[in-house]
Formats: sequence, C-alpha cells, structure tokens
Amino acid sequence: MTVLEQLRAAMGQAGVGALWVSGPANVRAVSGFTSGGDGKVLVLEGDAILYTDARYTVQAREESALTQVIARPPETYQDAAERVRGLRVGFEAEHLTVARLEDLRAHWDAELVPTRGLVERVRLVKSPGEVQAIRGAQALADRVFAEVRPMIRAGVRELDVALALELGLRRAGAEVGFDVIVASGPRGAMPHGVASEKVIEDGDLVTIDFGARLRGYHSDMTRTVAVGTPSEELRRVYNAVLEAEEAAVAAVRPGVTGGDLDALARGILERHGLGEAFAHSLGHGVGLNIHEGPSLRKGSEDVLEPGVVVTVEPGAYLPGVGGVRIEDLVLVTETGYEVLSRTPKERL
Ligand SMILES: CSCC[C@H](N)C(=O)N1CCC[C@H]1C(=O)O
Repeated sequence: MTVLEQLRAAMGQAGVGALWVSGPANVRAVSGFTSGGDGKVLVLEGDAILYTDARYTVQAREESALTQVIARPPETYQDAAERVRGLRVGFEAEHLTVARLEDLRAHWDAELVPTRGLVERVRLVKSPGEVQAIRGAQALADRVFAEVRPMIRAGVRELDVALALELGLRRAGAEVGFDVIVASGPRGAMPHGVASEKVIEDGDLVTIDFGARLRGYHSDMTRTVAVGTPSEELRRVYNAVLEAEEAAVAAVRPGVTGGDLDALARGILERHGLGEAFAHSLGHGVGLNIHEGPSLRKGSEDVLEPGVVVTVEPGAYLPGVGGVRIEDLVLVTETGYEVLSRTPKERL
C-alpha cells in the first residue's frame, strides 16, 4: 500500500473524511515535497492537495505528484474551505499551533477533530528506499568517525572534535543531523552534553553522539572512547553499559516491544548497581526525524516490525564522575536485526 492508501485507511478508523497535515516531516512523507516546513497537505478521500507558496513553484512540481495549489494564507484556507465544507476534518494536534487552529476555524465550515500520530504510524515502517537513505547516512557517519578518531586525545578541545565531525559530514555531502555531543570527563554525566570548550584530559572517557542527515534521513550513533587509562570505576561502568547494549541489540526482532528491550537493558544495569544512573529511555525510531516512533522506553507497548529502524543506546551517568553511552542504529529484519552502525566499540 502507498503512504496515501495507508493514511486513508487510518483516517477511516479515526472517523475523519479529510486530514490537514501540518507537521513538516509528515508533509514531506505524504507529498514528497522536501521543504515540508513551508507546505501543508489536505488529504481527502479522492484527492490530496499540496499547498505551498510561490517560492517553491518549481521545486514542488519537481518533487511532488500531488495536486498543487500555490497560495499563501488566507488564500490557502479559502481554497481548502471549498473542499472540506461539511466534513469531519482531522488536524494534527501535535503539530498545529492554537493560532493556526483558530485560522482554520475562522475559514472552514467543517467539524475540526484533533488527531494524533496518524502519519507518524504510517512512517514507522520504512520503505526500501528509506532504509537505503538511512543506511547511506550511517555509512557516511562511520567513515567520518574513523577519520576523526585519531584526534580524540588529551589536549584537544571537545568543540574541535565536533567541528571535525561536522566538517567531515558536510564535505561528504550530508548535513549535520543534530548538535554533536562530545562530553568528556565529568561532562560525560550529561546525556546531552553538546561539545564545549573543555579540553580532553588523560584518563577521560569521551562520549561522542552524532549523526548525518542524507536525503532527509538521519543516522544516529554513540561511541564512548577512552583517552589514556580511565579509572577502574569508569571501566566497570563502561563494561556494564556495553553488556546492556549488546544484550538489547541481540534481542531485537519482530514482535518484541520497546518496553521489553528497555527492561532487558535496564535489568542488566540494575544488576550492576547502575539502574538510577540510566537516566533516559533505551532508544527511539529514526527516519525523517531524529526522534520518532517506535519508543524503546519503560512500559512501551510499541511492537517492532520488519523495516523499522531504531537506536539502542543505554547509558550510565554519574554526576561529578563521568558517564558512558553506547549506541547502535539497528534495522529490524524479517528474522531479527541488522546493525547499521559499523564503527567498532572499544573493549576496556
Ligand atoms: C538531540 S538528538 C540526540 C540523539 C541521541 N542519540 C539521543 O537520542 N539520545 C541521547 C540521550 C538519550 C537520547 C534521547 O532521548 O535524547
């Protein structure tokens, strides 16, 4: 089934005859238009209309097969008003601001119904082309990491490591997927410790979490590397996180839930006395957004299916001491899993 066919089935289940799609990644997924932030899509039973403005006339024609209306609000809303009169129209509660909802209410003679996750659910399972883009983004990130790895040593600033990674990604034709995390020594206790001016020191563990964006699709990987000889405590923490990560990756297969995988990794870290130190969820889906479904968190009932791409990224964070995170990008296959991130992990 195409994206639109799947979406129309979901709309039927949600009881709406039309859907106003406004989330940028959702607009892109439904229309193919790569500037989703400057577009909206109205999905109807027999048509789907991409609304964007005159800056994108040529681009929209090149990228999208949908019916196109080049207009700016309020003309956009006026055009759509004719098409939605008397319908129950879903809007994306997670993406539409209150101000824009008021605009729709002012222009449309239709029942507006909040919906959640209709397009996101269709986006969960990646097409072969999407998997190819994610695979390509990760392969490129692996190559860049290998180039930059020798410069991660004592005396180098975290932000110089980040800059080298960013430059490598850009040179290779990708975008930087998100702010590069380089967290060394005690800064490693911050799960989102974006690179700072701190100078890496002998004995530091350095957590590096970065990703490429290629043709709109993300990669995501974390490696924690040792500079010199870290303390015995840090090496113990590293090995506990590695054990949890490898066990969770090995358990990835169709049918398992995000909650099962989180519980497996969390249980291992708890047995090492690091349950409290694992301050976030095990992982998340990756695609047009760096964070998307399914969720690999405590209690998640999201079921993994072939074609889903997730991260597995347990961590342990000890304020004042440091931290460790190890993350792989994993494709769920018919029979199990394939690890897309190929950068070797350190054995300490
Ligand atoms: C700001 S994007 C961060 C990407 C990273 N790999 C990631 O997803 N996480 C790092 C800490 C936990 C997890 C998160 O939930 O943000």
